[in-house]
Amino acid sequence: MTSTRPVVVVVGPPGSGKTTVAELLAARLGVAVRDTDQDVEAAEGESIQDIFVGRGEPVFRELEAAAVAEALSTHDGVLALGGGAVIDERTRALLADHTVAHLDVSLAGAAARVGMNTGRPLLMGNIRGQLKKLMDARRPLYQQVATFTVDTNELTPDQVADRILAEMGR
Ligand SMILES: Nc1ncnc2c1ncn2[C@@H]1O[C@H](COP(=O)(O)OP(=O)(O)O)[C@@H](O)[C@H]1O
Ligand SMILES: O=C(O)C1=C[C@@H](OP(=O)(O)O)[C@@H](O)[C@H](O)C1
Ligand SMILES: [Mg+2]
Repeated sequence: MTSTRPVVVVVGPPGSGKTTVAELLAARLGVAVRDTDQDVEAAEGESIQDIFVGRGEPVFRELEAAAVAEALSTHDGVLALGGGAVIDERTRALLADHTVAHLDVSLAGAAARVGMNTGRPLLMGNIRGQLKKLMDARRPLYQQVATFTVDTNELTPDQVADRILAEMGR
């Protein structure tokens, strides 16, 4: 029996370009794109910001883990995860069975890309300090689930998509 699965799953820290690159990749491949952050917002009818503030991070993580599990088993295009999805052990176990592109970025690069965008509740206040903490804690987790890693620091989003396609042999 064959099951539906994403062509590729994109992981990495906030600002690594997952959402942007997943859209470009999907357009190139002529497949649909999905982003679990958007799935959670649509399912809850609430922004991620409001979920974090109103219900707290643990609730968001449960909603996120459910959205990831659902998308991994039903989506057959390109799938972008939120930066913290890999924290969940169940999600990491599911990813072992998939083609996973890890987008790497330096702390300075991620901080510059994220800018003052307040849509990411974990980065409110001290953006660079929070990003460093997240990136240090999660680096081994991204590496653990990655099929391959692309260093995005010197690349445009289009070039990142090119690299991913090359890694996939497409
Ligand atoms: N390779 C890149 N070079 C420069 N800017 C980028 C790159 N990838 C993404 N960006 C920009 O960085 C910001 C964050 O990108 P986004 O796709 O939302 O990242 P993520 O989903 O990983 O948090 C956006 O403004 C996007 O246009
Ligand atoms: O790193 C994180 O914990 C988060 C990253 C965000 O997604 P992006 O990585 O797409 O910004 C979003 O899921 C939420 O704000 C939490
Ligand atoms: Mg994103």
